[in-house]
Amino acid sequence: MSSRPPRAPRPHRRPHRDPVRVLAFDALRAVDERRAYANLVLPPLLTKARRAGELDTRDAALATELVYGTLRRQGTYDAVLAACVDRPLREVDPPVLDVLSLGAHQLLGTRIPVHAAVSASVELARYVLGDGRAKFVNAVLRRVAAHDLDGWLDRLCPPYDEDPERHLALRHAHPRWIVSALWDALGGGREEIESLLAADNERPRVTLAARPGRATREELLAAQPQAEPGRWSPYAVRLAEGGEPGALDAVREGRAGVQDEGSQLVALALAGAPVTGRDTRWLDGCAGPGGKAALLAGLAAERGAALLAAERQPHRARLVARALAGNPGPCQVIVADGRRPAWRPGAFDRVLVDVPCTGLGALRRRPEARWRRGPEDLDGLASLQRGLLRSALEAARPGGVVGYATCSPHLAETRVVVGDVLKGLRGPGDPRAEWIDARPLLPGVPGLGEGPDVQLWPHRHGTDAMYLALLRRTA
Ligand SMILES: C[S@@+](CC[C@H](N)C(=O)[O-])C[C@H]1O[C@@H](n2cnc3c(N)ncnc32)[C@H](O)[C@@H]1O
Repeated sequence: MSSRPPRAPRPHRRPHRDPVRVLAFDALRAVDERRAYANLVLPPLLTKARRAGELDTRDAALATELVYGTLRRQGTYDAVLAACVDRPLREVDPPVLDVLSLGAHQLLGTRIPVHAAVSASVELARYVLGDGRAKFVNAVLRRVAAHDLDGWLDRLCPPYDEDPERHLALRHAHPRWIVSALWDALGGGREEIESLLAADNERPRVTLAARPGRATREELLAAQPQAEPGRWSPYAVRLAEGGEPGALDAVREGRAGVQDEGSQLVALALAGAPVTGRDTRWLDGCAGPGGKAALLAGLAAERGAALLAAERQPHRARLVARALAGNPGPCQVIVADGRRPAWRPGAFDRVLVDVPCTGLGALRRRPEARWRRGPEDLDGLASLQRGLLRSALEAARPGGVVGYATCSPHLAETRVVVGDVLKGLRGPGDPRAEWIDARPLLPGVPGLGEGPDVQLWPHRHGTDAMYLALLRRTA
C-alpha cells in the first residue's frame, strides 16, 4: 500500500508586529484596565514609539485617530459587535473586545479598505492574543464587514419617531442619558441636537491663550504661520490641524497655555463685570490646573489687582503655581478647601468658582468620558457645587461679583445649582446676591440663550459647552 509521505508541518509564522495597531491596542488596554485617560496615556506612548523610530508623523496621526475614534464610538461599536458575536459581549475577554472594537472602527469609521482592516486586526490579534483568538476575531470582523456604518445604524436604531433619544444615542454614539440631558439644556428640535452630538464627535483644534503681560497673540501667530486668531477671545490662537503647542517658545516658557476659548471667555467675563468701589483682590476658589487662574492673574496685574488661587488637591495646586510663575503682578497659590475658607468673609472683589462637574461639556476632548460617567455622578457633585458657590458668595464683598462656571451644560449642575443656592440665602447672616446679565460681557458672541446666564456650545461657538452665571453680592 502506497502512502503519501506525511506533509511537513507548516512552519509557524511569527505574527507581524504593526507598531500603529499595537500602540493603539496598548492605549485602549490602559484606558480599559487602569481607567486611564486617552489624552494622558497616548502622548507618552507616541513619543516613545517615535523615539524608537517606529512611527513617523502620519503613523502617529493614524494611531491617534484609531484610539480616539474607537473610544468615542464605543457604544455604537458595542451594539454592532453584540449583533455579530454569539454570546453576550460581557463574556468576551476585554483584550479580545479591544481588538474587535479597534477592527470595527477601522471597518465602520475610517476609509481603510475592508480587506486591510480585517487582515490588520487579525494580525494584531495573532500578535497580542495568539492564533486561536485571532480566528475568532477574523470570524466576527467578517460579519461586521457585511454592512457599512449606515447599514448597521439602519438595522440597529429604532425609528426616530418611535424613540428619538435611543435613535440619536446610537447614531451619534452618546449614552442615552447624556442625549437627554444635553437636549434638556439645549432646547430646540432634532436638527439642533444632531448638530451638537455631531460636534461632540469632532476633535477640536488646539487653542492657546496668550497670557496677558507675558505673550501676545501676534507673537503666537508669528511663531505658527498656519495658526489663526480665535473667534471670540482677543487672547486666543487656534493652531492648525496637528499643530504642536510644545513647539512654541511661549508655551514652553509658560507665557501662553493650551486653553479652550470657552474657558477664556469665562475668565474675561468675570474680569469685565462691573463692580462698585475697590477692585484689587480677586479669588479663584477652584483653580487647578490653573488655566483660568493664569488668565485672570494676567488681567488682574494689568489693573493693579492681586489674585489668590485656591485648590484642594496639592498636586493640582502645584500645576497652578507653575501656570502662575512669571505672572507680572502679585498672585499666590494655596492648598485649601473652598468650602472651609482660609480667608475672611467679604475679602474679595471678584471671585470665580469653576466647580468640579461631570465634564459633559468637554466630550470632544475626552473620548472615553461619556461611557464612564453615569447620572449617579450628579448626586456626588450636587452638594459640593452648592457648597462652593455659597462659600464664593461669602468670600465676595457687597458690591463684588462672583462667577459660577462649569464645563457641563447639565441643568442639574448649572441653573438649578445657582437657583437653589440663591433661594437658600435667607438667614440673617447670609450674603444676598442678584443675577448679572452675563451676555453683554461676552461681546460679539451670538446665540448665548435668554440670559442672564450664558451657555456656550461646541456646534454654535466652536468651544466647550461652558456655563457661566454671574452674581453680584448685594448685602
Ligand atoms: C473644573 S476644575 C477647575 C479648572 C480651572 N478653573 C482651570 O481653568 O484650570 C475644578 C477644580 O476644583 C478642585 N476642587 C474640588 N473640590 C474643591 C474644593 N472643595 N475646594 C477647592 N478646590 C476644589 C478640583 O481639584 C479641580 O482642580
